[in-house]
Amino acid sequence: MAIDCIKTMPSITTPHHHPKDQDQCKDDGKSFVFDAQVLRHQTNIPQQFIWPDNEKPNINAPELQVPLVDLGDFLSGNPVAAVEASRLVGEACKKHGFFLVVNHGVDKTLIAHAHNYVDTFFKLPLSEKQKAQRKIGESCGYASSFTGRFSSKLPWKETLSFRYKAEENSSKHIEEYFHNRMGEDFAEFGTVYQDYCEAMSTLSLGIMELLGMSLGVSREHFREFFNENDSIMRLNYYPPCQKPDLTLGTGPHCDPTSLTILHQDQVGGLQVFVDNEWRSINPNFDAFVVNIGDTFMALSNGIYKSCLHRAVVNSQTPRKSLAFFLCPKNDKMVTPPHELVDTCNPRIYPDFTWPMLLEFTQKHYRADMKTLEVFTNWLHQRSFS
Ligand SMILES: C=C1C[C@]23C[C@@]1(O)CC[C@H]2[C@@]12CC[C@H](O)[C@@](C)(C(=O)O1)[C@H]2[C@@H]3C(=O)O
Ligand SMILES: O=C(O)CCC(=O)C(=O)O
Ligand SMILES: [Fe+2]
Repeated sequence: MAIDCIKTMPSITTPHHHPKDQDQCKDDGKSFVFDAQVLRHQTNIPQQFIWPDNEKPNINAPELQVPLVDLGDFLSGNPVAAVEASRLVGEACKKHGFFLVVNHGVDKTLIAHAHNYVDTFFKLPLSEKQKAQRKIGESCGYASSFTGRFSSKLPWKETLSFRYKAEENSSKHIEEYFHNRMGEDFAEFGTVYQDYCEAMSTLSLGIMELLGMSLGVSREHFREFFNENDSIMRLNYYPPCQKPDLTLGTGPHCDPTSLTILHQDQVGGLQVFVDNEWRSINPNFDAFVVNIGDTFMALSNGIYKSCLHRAVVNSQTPRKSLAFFLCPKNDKMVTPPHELVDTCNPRIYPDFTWPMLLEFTQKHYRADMKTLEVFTNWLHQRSFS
């Protein structure tokens, strides 16, 4: 297999990020496959997975205390709980955009099943997993590391991603996807992730009410905006790595999407860059980690932050995380509500649609801490040329 990668646009410029800073593809025609069953035991780490010194991880980063937001009373309509929850969320989102939610109403058994099926899938032989292989240019399917997209600083992980569409009369397309790609044995697998995504979509709409309230916009505004959403579900599986201080499970990036709802297992590995240092978010099985993505940062006119984060690996235990990335429906214009724009707070980002930013991160720019800024410059340049 030839190594393919993001081909950066020659027109992308910013004072801090020149395309040369980006991972450039050297298509040397050599095939390379990330087979976790082999690599997890290897002490000689392939060069493509070794991160430069200034990006090497601190695997024992100090804990970041993020607010624990109790959604129980908020979702049942208690006005006092709503004020407290919205205050906590507002504070966290202005600073770094990360918080935890508990009493979220998602069935614990469903979460446990969703984790168990991650184990079931990723423990399959590579050839079985490859039945769901993600094709170049597609955002769904199985990817062993990102050997098909990047040629260096590869993440030490495997992923399985699928699209979740919440709209009227939407079909059970996740069930269909697994049935068609993996065969009848995977019917139950499809049902679990279909149910899980439906629960995540519902939870994300509740969180959107909270975000609307905390920004002083109506509770309905963002809920309606995302009511029909075209989201992405990703199962992350991080095999052990014999040199965890050289590699990264997920490289530093801000999520380009709107809102991420993450459930991590008990192993730990998620880190957030706050006040100029990496801090870890410790596992809590009862909680979802929620973070603001670039698209919501643009919707809030830059008031709420999309923050740099990454995942580290360890030498002993495989780690799993379930990430639901809430995204607007394709035709929705990402534009902040009028309440958030005035002469003191002029527009920071131009209007765009989610497919434009998605394409930018798939074809032109490897997501990092500057994605939204570089995308904005790129849109401006295009509109003037
Ligand atoms: C090592 C990496 C993982 C990542 C690609 C990256 O270089 C850093 C950005 C990560 C990110 C964020 C946006 C998307 O979710 C993603 C698929 C992408 O294109 O860039 C992920 C990749 C990942 O999750 O592994
Ligand atoms: O696995 C994790 O904890 C983080 C994963 C992540 O940041 C992502 O998939 O975008
Ligand atoms: Fe992320």
